Amino acid sequence: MDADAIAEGRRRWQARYDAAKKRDADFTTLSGDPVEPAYGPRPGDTYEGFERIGWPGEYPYTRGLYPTGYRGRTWTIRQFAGFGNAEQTNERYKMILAAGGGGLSVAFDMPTLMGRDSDDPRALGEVGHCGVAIDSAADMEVLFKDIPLGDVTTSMTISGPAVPVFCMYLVAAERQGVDPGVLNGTLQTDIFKEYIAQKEWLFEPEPHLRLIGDLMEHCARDIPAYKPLSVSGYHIREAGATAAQELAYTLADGFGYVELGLSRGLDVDVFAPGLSFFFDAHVDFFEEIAKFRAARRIWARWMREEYGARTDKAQWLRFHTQTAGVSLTAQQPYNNVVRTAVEALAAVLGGTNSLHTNALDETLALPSEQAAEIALRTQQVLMEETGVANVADPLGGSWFVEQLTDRIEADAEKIFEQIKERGRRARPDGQHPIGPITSGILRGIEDGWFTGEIAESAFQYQRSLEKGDKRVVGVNVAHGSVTGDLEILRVSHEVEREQVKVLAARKGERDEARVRTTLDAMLTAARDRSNMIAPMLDAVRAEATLGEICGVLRDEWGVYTEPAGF
Ligand SMILES: CC(C)(COP(=O)(O)OP(=O)(O)OC[C@H]1O[C@@H](n2cnc3c(N)ncnc32)[C@H](O)[C@@H]1OP(=O)(O)O)[C@@H](O)C(=O)NCCC(=O)NCCSC(=O)CCC(=O)O
Repeated sequence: MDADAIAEGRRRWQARYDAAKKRDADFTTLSGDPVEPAYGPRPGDTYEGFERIGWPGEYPYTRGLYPTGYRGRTWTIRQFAGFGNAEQTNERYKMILAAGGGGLSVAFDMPTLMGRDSDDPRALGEVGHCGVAIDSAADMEVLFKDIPLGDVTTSMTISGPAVPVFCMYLVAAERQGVDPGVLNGTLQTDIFKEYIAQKEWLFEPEPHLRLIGDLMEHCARDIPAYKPLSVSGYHIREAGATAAQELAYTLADGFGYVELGLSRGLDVDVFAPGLSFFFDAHVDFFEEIAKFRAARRIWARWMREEYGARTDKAQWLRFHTQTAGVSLTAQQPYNNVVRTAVEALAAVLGGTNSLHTNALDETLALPSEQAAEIALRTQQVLMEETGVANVADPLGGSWFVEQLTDRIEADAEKIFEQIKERGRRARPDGQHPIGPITSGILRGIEDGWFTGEIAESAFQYQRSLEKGDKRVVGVNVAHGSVTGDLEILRVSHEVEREQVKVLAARKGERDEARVRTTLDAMLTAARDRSNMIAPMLDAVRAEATLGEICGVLRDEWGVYTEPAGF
């Protein structure tokens, strides 16, 4: 790009920056020197390919979504939390909000994630262990007791039974007297990544995608600020994928949901802002920053060129980041604070919109209150002390970071081509029921291609670790330590007994006939292929449990079985 065009871009960005609202904060260095809100080539310099980098807040958004960067608003500190019963987790949420957490993020226990009630024999020993146990709308009410749902953005990490859990959240809002239409938050919902990596699926892909289509339709129409999908690379990466695989599989999944919305006749400019993303911040600092920058650029281009999105918001890739759980070590666990800080810094320099920092003890158990506080304070140290929120995309123009960004983007494009090719093989007639990328994803799930690719990357990494080419402090280098054992959080089995008792009491109090009628109406909607949200909401209002709702659908749709791969 020639110097005049660069200068013109700078003027355009500066005008937008000047017009935008900024935080009331000090934007100078620690020594008191002023810094610009964003930097670019020096006046008079040319820069080949600058249109791919650009200015913050401009297409293709490589440098962030806003002309102000974090001067307009800092990222959301959103700590993922949940354990025991709804009452205990409600206490932890109040602690997080009082300590400066900017939003909530619900972690559910394994039975809930699998759509089972706490009294299901398969739930034995798991209730309240890796998150909070939620059986019905009454639990959801307790979970958010004294937390006004209309004022706090809430993320719920659940995919298999996302839709019934979402209905419980809506009913909890109704019972607080909050109009569900004003709710703002995020539901994970991403079922592709369950088949690809995390493996907490319930049904076959086809009916499940239909249910997700119902949710997208409902939110686009009735809850405009709510984001019904958080397309997740985190679990793909944690399963062993490389940075480029994480990026490409996740964005491809995102394209799949865009195709789903379009196949339902929805307007891309209306529903696309409801798609958000969730990435891992691993420990390779620069590679991660490049990944985040490439993610925004690829998404914007595909949304504009492939899917016809016209508005900024429909082209924006907004994402939450969690630091890498797999990078934490049980050995010398205090070192995990350092790893997490470096990973969090990469997420911030990559322009994350929302961030969870892991606690130092998370490789051993759910975080203790003390470890959870250090994790949250880590974000505050970055935000308040280091000056990183003063300048948008401070690494833009770095030869290394720009070239890494280009390389990861090129690698991702190659993977998209492989996915498309699978779609062409799956549908040689060119008839794609949802869309070409979706056909490729479904074929890749069916024939175990994604899991095989991820397993191969995990294997390569493990080999290099065992050969000592890759090093991890306290694991294969620097073993000596004076650190003793940590006090870890243990969830008592009493929680399970208590939860089962409470569930039995609630079942005893409800109107059984109403439960049956509403569940039957939901089943009829499933058979008629009509939108299932309204009848599911009615069942939830009648206190039908998660296990009952998912049970009806399991009986109707069948459960998914993974193809065996060797
Ligand atoms: C979009 C995100 C990513 C973030 O939403 P947030 O509300 O926090 O932030 P946001 O949308 O970026 O910002 C809030 C509002 O401020 C505006 N805003 C932001 N920055 C601005 C700026 N500089 N200038 C002007 N406006 C700005 C935004 O446009 C938005 O307004 P408008 O709304 O008006 O536009 C959302 O989807 C989210 O919260 N995701 C979290 C997902 C999560 O927690 N997942 C946990 C998974 S945990 C998991 O899976 C566990 C893994 C494991 O351990 O097993």
